[in-house]
Amino acid sequence: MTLGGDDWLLGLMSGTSMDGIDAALIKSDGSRVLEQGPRITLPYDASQRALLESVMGNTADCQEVETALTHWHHQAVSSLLEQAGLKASDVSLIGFHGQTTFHDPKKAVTRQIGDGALLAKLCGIAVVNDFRSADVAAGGEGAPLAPLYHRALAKDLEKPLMVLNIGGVSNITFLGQDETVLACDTGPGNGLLDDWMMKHFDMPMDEGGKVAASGTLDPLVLAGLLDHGYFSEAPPKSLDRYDFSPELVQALNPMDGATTLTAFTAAAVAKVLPFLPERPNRCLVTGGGRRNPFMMDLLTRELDMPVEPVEVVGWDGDALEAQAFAFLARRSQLGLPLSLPTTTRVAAPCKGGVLHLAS
Ligand SMILES: Nc1ncnc2c1ncn2[C@@H]1O[C@H](COP(=O)(O)OP(=O)(O)OP(=O)(O)O)[C@@H](O)[C@H]1O
Ligand SMILES: CC(=O)N[C@H]1[C@@H]2OC[C@@H](O2)[C@@H](O)[C@@H]1O[C@H](C)C(=O)O
Repeated sequence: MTLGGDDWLLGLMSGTSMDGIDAALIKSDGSRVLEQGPRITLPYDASQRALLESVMGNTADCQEVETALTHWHHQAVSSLLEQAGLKASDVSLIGFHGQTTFHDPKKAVTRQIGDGALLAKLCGIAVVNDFRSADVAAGGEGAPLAPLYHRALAKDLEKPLMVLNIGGVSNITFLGQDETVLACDTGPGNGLLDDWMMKHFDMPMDEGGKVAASGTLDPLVLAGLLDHGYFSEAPPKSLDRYDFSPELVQALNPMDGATTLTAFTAAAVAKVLPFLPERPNRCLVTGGGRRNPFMMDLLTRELDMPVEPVEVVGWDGDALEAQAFAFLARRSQLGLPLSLPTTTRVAAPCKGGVLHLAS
């Protein structure tokens, strides 16, 4: 295993949207991002998604699902290596996030399923997994963990800026002119909206934000949704995908519900602005939500700053989270911290991850 940064690292992310597995290759010495390589997404079909949904909110043993999930990740690794024209021996480390099934840092519990030892054996590549437990055990939120990767990527960009990830849940990283890194989950991402779309339109998402764009915002319902204690808590703070309930939206018609839920995501991001040490000069958006122009317009209005997809600075918004866990795997291997007091509220910079050798 080399540590120099000229070797490939492979990151795997199965996010809270449960739309599939993102797999991406990078080269990194644990501080800098030296190269961004190919990436793929292996979408989940309805039965895979249903299997994952069956263990959501669960802390009990679910070995069958965990084993299945690990085999799907092996498929993602094989497909990515094939596409990249690489062999297993070309990759020194896999960062395997797994699937979060439960997250309640206040009770010091976070759970990502995924069998690291099995994946290492199947792939013939060393694997780091269980990235969040050490932080939670040390009193941190265990999330978000992408901020140190955002900092590395944005090394040469003008600050202050804000990186916003809109996945199932939304999270931001604020990067200040004085090297400050402040992070938190802001509120829902696409999760509530995806569930609404499935319930009312039998569609997995509001593609292009078309449905939401054709409805009418209900300001009273939006105000009710925003009347939640989470928004008055200072960062760092984190969420479980199911911490917000769509209860208040139920009375709305399907189109107005989609509009109001999209507005909720955007307005929730704006609620973090008063807690930032300075006003960011731009917001770079990663994750699936950046493909929703209606959501991007609402964000621009709410944040009152340029809101652009991360592609404008040459990053890949479909690969970023998977890349982050490749980067964090390298940091874990080097014994570098994965989180800081300002990213997860942990008392001191915290190392993490568990290494599984290939043999
Ligand atoms: N073309 C599109 N139009 C609208 N929404 C989209 C589009 N493409 C993706 N999305 C939204 O993005 C979601 C997937 O986002 P992403 O892959 O970033 O989530 P994730 O990695 O599961 O989440 P998390 O960051 O919470 O771990 C989809 O479920 C959908 O709601
Ligand atoms: C517990 C957990 O899995 N949290 C995820 C989730 O998805 C988005 C947001 O909530 C973020 O806190 C985190 O993922 C990203 C990759 C992170 O750790 O930075």
